[in-house]
Amino acid sequence: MYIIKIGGNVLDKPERLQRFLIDFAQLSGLKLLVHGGGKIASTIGLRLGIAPAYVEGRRLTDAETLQVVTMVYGGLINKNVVAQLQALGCNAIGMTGADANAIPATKRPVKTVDYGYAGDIAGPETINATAIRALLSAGLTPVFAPLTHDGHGNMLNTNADTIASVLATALAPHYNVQLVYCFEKKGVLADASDDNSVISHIDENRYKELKEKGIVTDGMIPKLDNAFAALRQGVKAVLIGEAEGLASLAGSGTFSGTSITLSHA
Ligand SMILES: Nc1ncnc2c1ncn2[C@@H]1O[C@H](COP(=O)(O)OP(=O)(O)O)[C@@H](O)[C@H]1O
Ligand SMILES: CC(=O)N[C@@H](CCC(=O)OP(=O)(O)O)C(=O)O
Repeated sequence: MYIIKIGGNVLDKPERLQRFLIDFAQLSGLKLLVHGGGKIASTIGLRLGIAPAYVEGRRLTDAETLQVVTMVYGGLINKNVVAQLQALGCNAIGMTGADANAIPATKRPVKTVDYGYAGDIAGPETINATAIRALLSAGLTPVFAPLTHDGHGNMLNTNADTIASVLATALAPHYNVQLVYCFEKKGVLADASDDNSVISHIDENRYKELKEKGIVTDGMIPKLDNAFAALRQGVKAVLIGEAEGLASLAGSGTFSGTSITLSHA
């Protein structure tokens, strides 16, 4: 089955998003979508007078920001994506981690940084894989917002790349899982200023080197950490590439972005 993650720099561009959803709807077999939307949450937060703040790519989620992300991820983005998929003949069902207790989490403990209402997922064993499998068996396509819950009545904000990785890992014992991170670039680039410098394959040694040389930075670091975590725990394949690449995956089964493996094949 496919677990596809779509990033915030595509979600805020209606034409690119529509194209991506058309291709996603055409993927055959079981599939699940995880969406981000950090950029839209920041824009809407600013309109409400709430400035975004990040430490190492993770949003500081105070009580007001939690209200914004719950509305934006769980409402605006999730429901519009579901409605668009319905229009494309894909029977999607919108989910957060609270729905069906799909993704329980705990509020990140305060160490040097207080991330506020950021949710940490203990591990794939805490995911309600039974409920997700029931949805898939019923012919539904789950669409997950990047929200979890603490079991005490509070929603929590969790990075969408992490949610995709943990869901892929939790479902790996049951399906042949391929995890695909779709974003606005053609893949992991050797030169940030050259869109065509896609690195076709990255294993753990190459990743270390790319990080040391400062070629892989910012949001790409947690994305790759999540990719390797998934592979170490039974996910069959992880791909990173542009949203438009899903067309060839749906058609010929090929993908032109970056393929991630644990050791050199
Ligand atoms: N070597 C690299 N190749 C491609 N993108 C990179 C690289 N290093 C850093 N990045 C940054 O990582 C970002 C993707 O991470 P992130 O913003 O978390 O993605 P998403 O939109 O999927 O959540 C890109 O927009 C880019 O700015
Ligand atoms: C805790 C945390 O940082 N959560 C993320 C969730 C959204 C997300 O991951 O969106 P993208 O995939 O578009 O970056 C945030 O609020 O930005």
